[in-house]
Amino acid sequence: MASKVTFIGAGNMAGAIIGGMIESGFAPQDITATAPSDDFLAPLRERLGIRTDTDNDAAVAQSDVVVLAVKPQIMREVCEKMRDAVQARRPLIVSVAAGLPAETLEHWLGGDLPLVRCMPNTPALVGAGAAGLYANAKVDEAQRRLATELMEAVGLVEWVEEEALLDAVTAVSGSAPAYFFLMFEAMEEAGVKLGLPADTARRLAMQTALGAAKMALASDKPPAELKRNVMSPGGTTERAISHLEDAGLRRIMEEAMTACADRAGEMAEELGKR
Ligand SMILES: NC(=O)c1ccc[n+]([C@@H]2O[C@H](COP(=O)([O-])OP(=O)(O)OC[C@H]3O[C@@H](n4cnc5c(N)ncnc54)[C@H](O)[C@@H]3O)[C@@H](O)[C@H]2O)c1
Ligand code: PRO
Repeated sequence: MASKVTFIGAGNMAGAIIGGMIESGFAPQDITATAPSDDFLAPLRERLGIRTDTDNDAAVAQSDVVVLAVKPQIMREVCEKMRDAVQARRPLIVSVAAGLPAETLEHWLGGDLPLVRCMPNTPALVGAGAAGLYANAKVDEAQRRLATELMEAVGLVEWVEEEALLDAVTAVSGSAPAYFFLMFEAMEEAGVKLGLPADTARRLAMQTALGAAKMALASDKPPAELKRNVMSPGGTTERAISHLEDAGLRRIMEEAMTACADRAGEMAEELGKR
């Protein structure tokens, strides 16, 4: 029998993962999403044909996997309220919340539970997500495979053996779609200043990012070599790349990603107190 998966929280991230799961063949009737109000749930139910519930305990009571997908700020309250239902059912718990440590989540849910912490990203919505996963010691091989299957339905899965590395995953992929969206904004604005219509600049920039990523993934050459292949000596790309290097793009990325990972650590301190 197929595993029954419940998403506690039906927002951006849950919607992205559920959309991808259905796209990749998961049966909608095996998926449940919860939220406090049906106003949130009705569009998902109508669009995707999944089950929905405004009662977390009732949904947990029928689940093999419970995905925690509410904001980290309300996670404690949500977990503590459904503790009895979770302990009665003992499903695999998968948390997608940034920052919150596995041990803390497990404690809020009553303890002694198999728990996978996952840091996904929103391109899961189009089947092109990237997620880092960490399992606590109570997760068995079958549950590891199940968590892999769930997240592979929406993209790439990389397991990390140390939980602290999920903060690095947050910096490299969890938050990173926003870095590229910022880049698209900047490229569009610069393209317009150079005379292109905004939508032309936007489409060209996005298609180029897609092409560059596809090409790099398909190639056995490192990005540095692919970059060199675009740079004719004394040409246009060399001038642009020199400018980016001189302006400190590498340092800026390192600082931004360190700030991102540090924030994940701070959130664990602020919100993860047991
Ligand atoms: N958005 C991202 O890019 C991203 C990426 C990786 C991880 N995450 C993590 O995913 C989680 C959800 O983020 P999001 O962006 O989807 O937030 P969101 O605000 O879009 O969704 C949260 C959902 O939780 C629901 N909710 C609130 N109280 C609830 C309750 N008591 N019971 C059930 N549901 C309840 C809300 O109705 C909403 O549907 C966060 O923990 C975040 O750290 C988000
Ligand atoms: N979005 C969430 C945040 O900004 C977690 C990673 C991506 O906190």
